[in-house]
Amino acid sequence: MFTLRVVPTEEAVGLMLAHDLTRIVPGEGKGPAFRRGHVVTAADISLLLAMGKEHLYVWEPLPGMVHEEEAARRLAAAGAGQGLTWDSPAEGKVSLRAAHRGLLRVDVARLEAINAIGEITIATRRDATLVEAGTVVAGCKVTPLVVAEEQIARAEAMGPWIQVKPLAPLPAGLIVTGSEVFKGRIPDKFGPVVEEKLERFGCPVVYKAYSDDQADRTAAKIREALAAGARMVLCTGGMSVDPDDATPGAIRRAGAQVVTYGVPFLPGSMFMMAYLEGVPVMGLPGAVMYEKETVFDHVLPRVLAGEILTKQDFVRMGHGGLLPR
Ligand SMILES: Nc1nc2c(c(=O)[nH]1)N[C@H]1C(S)=C(S)[C@@H](COP(=O)(O)OP(=O)(O)OC[C@H]3O[C@@H](n4cnc5c(N)ncnc54)[C@H](O)[C@@H]3O)O[C@H]1N2
Ligand code: MOO
Repeated sequence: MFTLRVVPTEEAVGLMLAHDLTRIVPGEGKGPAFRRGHVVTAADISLLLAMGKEHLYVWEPLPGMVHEEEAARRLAAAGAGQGLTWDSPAEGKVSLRAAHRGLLRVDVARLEAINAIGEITIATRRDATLVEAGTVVAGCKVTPLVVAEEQIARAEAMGPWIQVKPLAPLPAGLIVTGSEVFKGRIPDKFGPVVEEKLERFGCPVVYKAYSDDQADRTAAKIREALAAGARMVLCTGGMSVDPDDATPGAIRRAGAQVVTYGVPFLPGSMFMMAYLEGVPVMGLPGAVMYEKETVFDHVLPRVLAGEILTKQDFVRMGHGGLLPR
């Protein structure tokens, strides 16, 4: 599978050392500066020359074959869209990392097509999730020590299959509904939860209002939020089936186009997504106040990544949409 070859050191970048190379510095020490199997990089050349190595024995895969490290590197480089960096190979694997906080998007169909090629294995984090800077989001590997170059070329030809989209904060409008809060019977516990989540994403609240369970009043406040410069409107409560649950009707009455009312996701299934003059308007059910993580935490990063969500996006959330408790 490999052949032994002598190459000038300056031409050895990317090739694999066939044996350990010893460095001796009087008074300092003696030991292997490079190990068998090390793939020579451009940064190694000056040290190799200083060690007196003008020629090297390298192992080279037979024509048409690629070493596991080179294969993993090529898979990572070809697969990475925007917002990614990659590590040096370790144990034959190359990890892709988020270059910044953002929304991870995986082209699942492409990923599956590549993993079906044969000896390529790529594992990723879940599509459409929030990732922090530096998070490992994918690992690329091939199974044998040397793999047919044709398999790698096929994967490369499919193009990028992963990206981390940057998030841009949006000025938000917040409308807290419910007669119990509007009439001062209980303190508002929902508004602060949403404000805290928005703050984490750097979204200023440019409009905040309370409404009772009158759809007309809530609808008017949604329009006021837009007029005040909100580029995302969040309405809390009143999302389920009681006679006083008027928020979905209010969002419609404001003139918004409803993408979905109800999402196959728990908690938060009574969520509504709508757009009014291009501005996302969301109806947040009671669970968003109560539960640590809900559908809202999965929709907000997508909105801030600039995605316009469709019914199909919500339909896809069912698989994996039951959060562990
Ligand atoms: N028979 C059914 N029961 C329930 C359904 C259903 O479809 N059929 N849906 C369930 C789901 S899912 C949720 S979530 C909850 C609540 O949904 P709502 O969005 O309608 O919540 P509300 O009725 O407005 O309030 C519920 C509860 O929370 C208190 N609340 C609401 N807003 C505030 C606030 N700003 N500050 C403090 N407390 C607030 C409110 O007083 C109620 O006690 O319904 C399930 N049930
Ligand atoms: O809409 Mo409820 O739990 O499914 O939040």
